[in-house]
Amino acid sequence: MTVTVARTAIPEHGIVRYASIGGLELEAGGYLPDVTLAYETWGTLNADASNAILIEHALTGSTHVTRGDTDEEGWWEQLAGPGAPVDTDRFFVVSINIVGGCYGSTGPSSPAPDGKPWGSRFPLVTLRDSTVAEARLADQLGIKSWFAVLGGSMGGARALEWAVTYPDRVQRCAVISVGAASTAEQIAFAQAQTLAIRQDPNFNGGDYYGGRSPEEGLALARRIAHITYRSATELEGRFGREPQAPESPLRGEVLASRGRYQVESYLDHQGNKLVKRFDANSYIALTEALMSHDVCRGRGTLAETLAASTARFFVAAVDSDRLYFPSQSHELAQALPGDVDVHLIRAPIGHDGFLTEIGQLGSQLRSSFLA
Ligand SMILES: CC(=O)SCCNC(=O)CCNC(=O)[C@H](O)C(C)(C)COP(=O)(O)OP(=O)(O)OC[C@H]1O[C@@H](n2cnc3c(N)ncnc32)[C@H](O)[C@@H]1OP(=O)(O)O
Ligand SMILES: N[C@@H](CCO)C(=O)O
Repeated sequence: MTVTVARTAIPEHGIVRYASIGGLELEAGGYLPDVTLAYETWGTLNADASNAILIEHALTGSTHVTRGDTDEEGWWEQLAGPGAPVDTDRFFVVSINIVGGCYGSTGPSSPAPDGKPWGSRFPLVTLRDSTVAEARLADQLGIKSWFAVLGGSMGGARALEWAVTYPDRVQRCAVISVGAASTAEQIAFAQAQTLAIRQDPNFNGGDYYGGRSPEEGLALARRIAHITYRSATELEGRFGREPQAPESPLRGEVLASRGRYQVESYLDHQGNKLVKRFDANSYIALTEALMSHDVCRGRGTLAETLAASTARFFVAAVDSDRLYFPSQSHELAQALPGDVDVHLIRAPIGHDGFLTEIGQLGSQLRSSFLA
């Protein structure tokens, strides 16, 4: 479905809408015809379209940043909304499901031109490709230049790509909990996750739709990922060596009947929870899109690359993040033109602090970035 409405006819707040943005020639050589982007909006676009903010979701996020007409809580609920730091009484807020995802945009589970799911045929879509797709949606919405683009983790990588790919379309850019490129270690963790899915007997090379899904593999991928999202200190303080009562990790006649430690049960829960809301092929597609993250690719040094952007930057990191180290945010900030500080989110839990410490993040954004 093509969005053909005039700007003034965007009345819904918090309802998923769909835009057809045409075919996409992809960086890696593939082609996606007739791409759909799912998006939500909150607030009202002003007459000169100067109050638009794009919020980019992370790996398994959706367009649902905050409540709108629906009662369903969003993943950055306290950050965006009426009177919130991203004030929807002032700003027109847009969130777009990334290409390859499973929250409404074209992804591996979407029908290919032959009517069957893309499955194993889905191409590599880099974060840069997604930015190009999103710029077409911005055109359709009548947004020439974003007041701000912001996101955390993969959302931060998407925001950074926007600021560099379209320097004249991004006035402010918030890059939270991510560096300028995925590091070797981040790629290594990602490969273990994608292999967990690919080695599930139900994966069938990616063509499992209509049959059994590779749920075990996806749950294992999430367990691996979730360990990296939380700090050792948090896991130790929260679970220690406690058993998941009434199970006992030191009882069981054979290894297979051993009871679990609490932390194992916790990771099982995180894995099983994701399986209920996410498609395994999308998990691979987005994980590999994040592996592709390198804002400098084909552009020169980091300083040369960032010099192309005229945006005002906000860089933040969680002090205990062991996946996207604060040092990577410092490296990014130091390469930016001008004096850019790194706002440290103080949280013991690790990477996921960008989702849980909304109070700190919100006040930093409000005072120094969105004022
Ligand atoms: C920016 C984005 O787009 S990301 C999109 C949103 N992200 C997600 O939803 C990712 C999945 N969720 C998470 O990663 C986390 O829930 C966060 C980061 C959102 C919130 O973190 P926290 O509030 O610290 O939640 P936490 O990680 O402790 O998980 C709590 C869950 O673990 C369960 N749990 C805790 N201990 C145990 C245990 N011993 N055994 C089993 N389950 C347990 C709780 O019952 C709770 O279950 P529920 O989520 O089904 O209610
Ligand atoms: N917890 C986040 C990933 C960490 O950036 C998500 O599920 O999207």
